[in-house]
Amino acid sequence: MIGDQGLSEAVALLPEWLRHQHWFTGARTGTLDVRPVAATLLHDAEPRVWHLLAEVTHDDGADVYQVPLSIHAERSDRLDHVHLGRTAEGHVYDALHDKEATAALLAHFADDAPALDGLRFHVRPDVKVPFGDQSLVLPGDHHNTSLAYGDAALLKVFRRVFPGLNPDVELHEALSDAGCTLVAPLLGWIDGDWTGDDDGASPAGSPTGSLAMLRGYLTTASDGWALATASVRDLYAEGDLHADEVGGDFAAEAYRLGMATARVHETLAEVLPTGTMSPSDLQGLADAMTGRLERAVSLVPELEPFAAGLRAHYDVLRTRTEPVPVQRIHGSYHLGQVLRTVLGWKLVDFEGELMAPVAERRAMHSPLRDIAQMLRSFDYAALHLVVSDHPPEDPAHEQVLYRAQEWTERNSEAFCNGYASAAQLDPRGDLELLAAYETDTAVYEVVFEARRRPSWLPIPLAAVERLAQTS
Ligand SMILES: Nc1ncnc2c1ncn2[C@@H]1O[C@H](COP(=O)(O)OP(=O)(O)O)[C@@H](O)[C@H]1O
Ligand SMILES: O=P(O)(O)O[C@H]1O[C@H](CO)[C@@H](O[C@H]2O[C@H](CO)[C@@H](O)[C@H](O)[C@H]2O)[C@H](O)[C@H]1O
Repeated sequence: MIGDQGLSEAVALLPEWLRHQHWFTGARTGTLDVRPVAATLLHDAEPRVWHLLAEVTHDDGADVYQVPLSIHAERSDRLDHVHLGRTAEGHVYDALHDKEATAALLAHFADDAPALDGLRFHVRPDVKVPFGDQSLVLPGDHHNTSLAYGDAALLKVFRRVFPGLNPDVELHEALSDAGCTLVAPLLGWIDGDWTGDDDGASPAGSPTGSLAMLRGYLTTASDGWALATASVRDLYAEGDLHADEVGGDFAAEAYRLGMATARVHETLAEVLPTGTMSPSDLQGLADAMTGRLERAVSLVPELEPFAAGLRAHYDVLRTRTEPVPVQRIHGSYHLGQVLRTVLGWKLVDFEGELMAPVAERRAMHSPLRDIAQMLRSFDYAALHLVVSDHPPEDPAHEQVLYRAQEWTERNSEAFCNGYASAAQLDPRGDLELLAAYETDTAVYEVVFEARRRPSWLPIPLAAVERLAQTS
């Protein structure tokens, strides 16, 4: 199949298109070399639909991406925004935006669908797949492409794929099996095989990995970031009122979010392996955090004046003698990863930190790591308007900054109270470890913002300054 002439011509269009896709995480400048590593014909009539996995070699390395393509004889206006170009066979489109193609994908979840070489579709028991519903791509700059089939199901198609089980599928399955209602139920998933090679740039042999995840659609969902920042906006609009006096107070939501987080952690600890970090593991953690700090300082020199103060938060871990419990956690937890529905908070996206190796993303950690990340997110929600609307030269800067701090403290406290009310553990019971994780997260955020959103860099830099002073 990989040798198909029409497909080869379509693949030649990929390098130029890929470098403009939000979800492409490789180096965008320089040459992109694209080599198909698996190709399956999903639909052999008009349009021809290819399920394609391609290894993309770029200036920073090589990764495998999932890029289904559809080829139409005639140009289609409705697909103009995802037009890759023209070949002798026809017009080539990103098939995930093409309703005819995505219907073909969903159809393969059916029991009686023909088996496909190298692609396996799994449906969980008693699940009704919404065959016949048209798909709509979820808007927004996401790392993957999620297709809503009516309001019944969401198929998250992983764009960058790795050998092995994706932690998003793994944790959704574990939580769904345990009857946890704080996540969207897992309905099914797709996995597949591709060819590696022996040049060391990609895995040798025939890797197998998760390709997509079908989960229940959470209707009525608003994401936590939108809700929290609306609350912050309400507060800043009210000249002299405190956070507990304005209409959009978020503290009750923060409390319930803390409870939901605790319950998910508790279930993960019940159904998946747990362990402890020994004093020597804590040394290793401090070493890893220190290494990340050093790399961050070399990339973002603004960190240098705070490095010693930040390192002190890691060094305390080296003096600890008590073991610390560890378990599977969310791994990349922030307000954009939680949805508020009429039935309460739901957690989404258990993929972990996307740029970390998959083994690291599946490693056990203290649940305090998730908590620290969410506390950083409260700080972001409070500060992002200060950065955009009330810069230091604005006469209102100091006053808004004070109110931002008040909002963060109120909601962080409420979140921790909610967590403690539902768990055996009060996150404030180990302030040293919490501060170490907060510091590690803020350092990560400095690098993230310097690369992706330089105008937001002052947000984590302010945290770094505060943390360096409190060590
Ligand atoms: N089950 C769901 N129902 C409704 N919306 C969802 C659901 N899961 C995720 N979303 C929305 O889709 C967005 C992207 O989902 P996510 O799993 O985070 O994918 P990505 O890794 O591509 O960012 C989320 O931020 C959320 O707004
Ligand atoms: O969405 P991902 O899990 O891939 O996380 C990455 O992008 C996040 C931004 O979308 C980034 O989060 C940072 O900004 C958020 C506001 O946009 C804020 O709520 C988070 O606290 C802050 O870390 C995340 O760091 C990055 O890994």
